[in-house]
Amino acid sequence: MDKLLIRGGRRLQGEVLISGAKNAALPELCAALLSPEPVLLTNVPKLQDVATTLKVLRQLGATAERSDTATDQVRIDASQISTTVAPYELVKTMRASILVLGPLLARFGTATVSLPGGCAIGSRPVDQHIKGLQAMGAEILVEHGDIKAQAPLNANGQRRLRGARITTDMVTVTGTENLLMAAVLAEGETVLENAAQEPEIPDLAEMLIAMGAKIEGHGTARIVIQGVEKLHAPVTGGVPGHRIIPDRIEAGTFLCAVAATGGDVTLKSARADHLGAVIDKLREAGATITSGQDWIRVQADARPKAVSFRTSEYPAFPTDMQAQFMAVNCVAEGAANISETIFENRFMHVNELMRLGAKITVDGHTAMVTGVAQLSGAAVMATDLRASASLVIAGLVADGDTTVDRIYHLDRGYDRMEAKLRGIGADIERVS
Ligand SMILES: CC(=O)N[C@H]1[C@@H](OP(=O)(O)OP(=O)(O)OC[C@H]2O[C@@H](n3ccc(=O)[nH]c3=O)[C@H](O)[C@@H]2O)O[C@H](CO)[C@@H](O)[C@@H]1O
Ligand SMILES: C=C(OP(=O)(O)O)C(=O)O
Repeated sequence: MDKLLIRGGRRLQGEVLISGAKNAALPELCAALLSPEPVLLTNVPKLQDVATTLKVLRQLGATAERSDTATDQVRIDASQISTTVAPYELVKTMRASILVLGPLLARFGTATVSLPGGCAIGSRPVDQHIKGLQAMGAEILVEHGDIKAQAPLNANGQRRLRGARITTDMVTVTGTENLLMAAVLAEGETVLENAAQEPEIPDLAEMLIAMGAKIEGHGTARIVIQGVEKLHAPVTGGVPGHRIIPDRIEAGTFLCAVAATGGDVTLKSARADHLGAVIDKLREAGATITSGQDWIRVQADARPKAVSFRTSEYPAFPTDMQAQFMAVNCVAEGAANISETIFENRFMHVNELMRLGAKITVDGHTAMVTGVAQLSGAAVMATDLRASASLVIAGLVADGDTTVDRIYHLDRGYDRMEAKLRGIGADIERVS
C-alpha cells in the first residue's frame, strides 16, 4: 500500500494549478445519464472517485472514457443503457454513487441503487433523497440493502416523475443534486426549498441548462424547475460541453498548507469567490491573500495566529476544510475552538495530529486546539479524505520525517497532491 513520506520544514513558493472540483464532477458525470446524446465534460480532475463514477456509468451500459489527448476531457454516451441497477459492489466503494438514482429514475422510470451506508465521518443517511423522490410520485421500497424506485405511470402509460414542492429537513448537497436531476425531466414544476447553495449546485444547474433544462434560483435556497421532455448534449456559449468549476477544497487545502509552513504561492484556476469564509479565517490567522478572477495568492511570513471557527452550510465555513484548518491551528500562536456542525464524527484526524505533537482536546462537537511551536514528524494513518490532507499539512510543517499511511483516502479526492506540493518546494514523495 502506498504511503507519503514528508520531510518537513520547507517554505512553499511558486505556482500551483488547481484541478476541477470533485464534488461538481461526480454529479455532473451522473447527469450525463439524463440525455441520449453524448455528453462532454472538461476540466475533469484525475481522481479515484472520478474513476469509480466512470466504472458505475459503464456498469449501467454507458460508454464513459477520458480522452487520451485532452486528458481533462471525459465523454459519456448513455444512449444505450443495459441496466438501471447500481449494485453494492460499486456503491460501497463511493457514497456519491447514490447520484445515479435521480437521473436513472427520471429518464428510465425505474432504478435500483444500493444504500451507500455510513462512512468514517458519520452515519450519512439518504432519507431526504428518498422522501423527495416519493413526493414526486415515485414508489420506493428499501429492502435487502437496496433502494428500489419506480416512477408513477402518466396518462400516456409512461413512467414519469411528477413535479412537486419539496422542503428537505436539512440542507443536503447530494440530496439537492439528486432531486434537481430528477426534476429536470419530471412532468410540471418542482420547487426545491431549503436547497443547498454550495457552488457545485449552481454549476450542475448550469450544465443542465446547457442541456435544455429549465431551472431558476440555483445558488439560492429555492430552486424552481420546469420539467422538459428530453435533454440534449450540453452546449456552452456555442461550444459543445460543460467545463467543471475549480475545486475550492483543493484550493483551500493549498492555502492552509502555505499558512502553516510560510511561503508565497499563487493558485492558478482558483475561485476566491467560492472560498470567502476560509479566506476570511486565513486573514485572521495573519496570512496575506490577494486574488483575481481566476487566481489566489497567499503570502505567509510569520507563525499563524490561532483562529476559532464553526463549520456550516455554504457560504459559511465548509466542513470539508475543517481538518486542514485544524492543522494550521496546531502550529499557531494561541488557542482556538473548532466546532463541527455537519457530521457527527469528523474529528478522526485529532488523534493522528496528536501523534505529531499537537495539543487538542475534544468535547462533543468541539475541538480545542492549543498551538505548539513545533510539531515532530511521526508515522500517522489517514482515516478519511480531508483527514489525510490535514496530516499532509502537519507533516509539511513538522520537524523530521512524517509518513502518512492509507493514502488511498487522499487519492479519492486530490489530483496528484504530492506532485503539486513538490512543484512548490515541498519535500514529499510517494513510497510503497
Ligand atoms: C460528493 C459530495 O458532494 N460530497 C459533499 C456533500 O456530501 P453529502 O451530500 O453526502 O452531505 P449532505 O449535505 O447530504 O449532508 C449534510 C448533513 O445532512 C445529513 N443528511 C443528508 C441527507 C439525508 O438524506 N439525510 C441526512 O440526514 C448528513 O448525514 C449530514 O449530517 O456535502 C457535504 C457537506 O458539505 C460535504 O462534506 C461532502 O464533501
Ligand atoms: C466528505 C467528502 O466527500 P464524500 O461526500 O464523497 O465522502 C469530502 O469531499 O470531503
